[in-house]
Amino acid sequence: MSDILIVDDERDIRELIADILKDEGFEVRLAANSDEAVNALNEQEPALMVLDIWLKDSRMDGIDILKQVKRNNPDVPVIIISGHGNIEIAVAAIRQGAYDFIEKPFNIDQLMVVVNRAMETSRLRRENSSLRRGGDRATEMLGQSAAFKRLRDNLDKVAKSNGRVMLSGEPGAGKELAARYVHAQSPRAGAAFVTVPCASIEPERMEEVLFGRESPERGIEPGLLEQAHGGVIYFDEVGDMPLGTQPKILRVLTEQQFMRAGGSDRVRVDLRVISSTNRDLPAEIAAGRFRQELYDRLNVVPVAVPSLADRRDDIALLARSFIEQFNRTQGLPARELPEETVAALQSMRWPGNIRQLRNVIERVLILTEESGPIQPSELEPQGATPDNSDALSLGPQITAMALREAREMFEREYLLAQINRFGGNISRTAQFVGMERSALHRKLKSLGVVGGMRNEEEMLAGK
Ligand SMILES: Nc1ncnc2c1ncn2[C@@H]1O[C@H](COP(=O)(O)OP(=O)(O)OP(=O)(O)O)[C@@H](O)[C@H]1O
Repeated sequence: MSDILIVDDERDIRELIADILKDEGFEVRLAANSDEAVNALNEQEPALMVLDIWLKDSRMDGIDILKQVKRNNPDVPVIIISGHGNIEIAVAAIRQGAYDFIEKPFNIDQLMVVVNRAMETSRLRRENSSLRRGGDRATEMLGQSAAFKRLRDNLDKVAKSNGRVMLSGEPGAGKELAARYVHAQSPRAGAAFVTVPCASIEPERMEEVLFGRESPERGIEPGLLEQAHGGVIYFDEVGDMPLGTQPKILRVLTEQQFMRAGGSDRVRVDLRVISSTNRDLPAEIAAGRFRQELYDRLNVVPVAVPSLADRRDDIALLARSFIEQFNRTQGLPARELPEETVAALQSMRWPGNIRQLRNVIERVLILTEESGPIQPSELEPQGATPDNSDALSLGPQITAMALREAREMFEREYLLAQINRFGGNISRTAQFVGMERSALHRKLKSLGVVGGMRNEEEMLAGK
């Protein structure tokens, strides 16, 4: 679901675009005519399609393919390539639902600006439409421990009101699930629940993503706030909201209305706002990275989501439910979880909390060929570390290396260990290791780790 389908009858252009996109780390598939394009679409829905409007020797032209995509794969953005001077056709394609167009000849930068924007739109559409369809099938919030019961009681009380909630807690502790629980128990349950992944939207795109835009060519493109009308908007990791966007959000909260980018009419929205953070927001305010007024507005009802370390009594229940889920949804073996393995799980450190527990269970079920009860020894190589083993073991070869080589090896091992610890979530990893997300990305690329991390967006989205 993360690749780009390129449809062009001219081999040189097809391959040129493919090379550029591959250099940027995307996976691509190629089609030379409409039949190949339709087959490729049926085989697997791409994240994005780049489509030449003129296709020689094809049953359908670009516009027909575009119409078919809009009918059968409405979440796939389509970028049209048009010949020089064919602006009318390109505009007609946009009216038919194309995402954008580029005119031949184009340069790499022009192509990449459009592709990156379209990929982000695709990711957000998928996230939110899968939620609308209930694609992730609302996971039940499980637990019996005292800490969990306190949380659920708090959420039950909050659900009855319309108050703004700020959920705080460690990564993977279940903040989003708690927000969905509040939505599902509230009078807004029948309306949308829309997530704004504040950490993974490029800051310069944030306002367009939230407020939408309008233009004569493309008409109205509603943003996430508008999509959440009547329901709940969930600001995931609100501490990552760009400083410049914060006063605008504040204004929406006060006035319950806003304007789309490029628009002149005011759009009224009725929203319930739930936010989450794993940062210490008062400290962020003190450091000038978060606005006090916005914090005061969002933090009307603060609810702390306990970490897994504070609810170790729930580990057995959660782990058994994950085994049952993986068996039902992926056909993985329904192995038993004996008490000694539960004890081993309870003695581990869980910095990635419930998400990490879920990942460990999945890996055990995928990797092992055993079919009997899960043994404690099977847990060890799976990422979660016993409480006392913080040290990295780089082995004796390090003494044979030059400093630069050794440093690179350390950086690679260290970053891989941290990424693993945060369940593959790049934004959280970046935050913990004290790097900007984009700098971490560049670092991973320079260390040659990027191949394994290609699906960052998916990981972020599919958490
Ligand atoms: N009480 C629970 N019962 C069952 N599954 C849970 C529970 N809490 C969390 N999970 C599962 O753990 C995973 C992480 O949960 P969630 O995404 O809600 O955490 P989060 O705190 O929002 O994470 P992040 O800080 O990374 O955004 C999800 O797969 C979720 O379904």
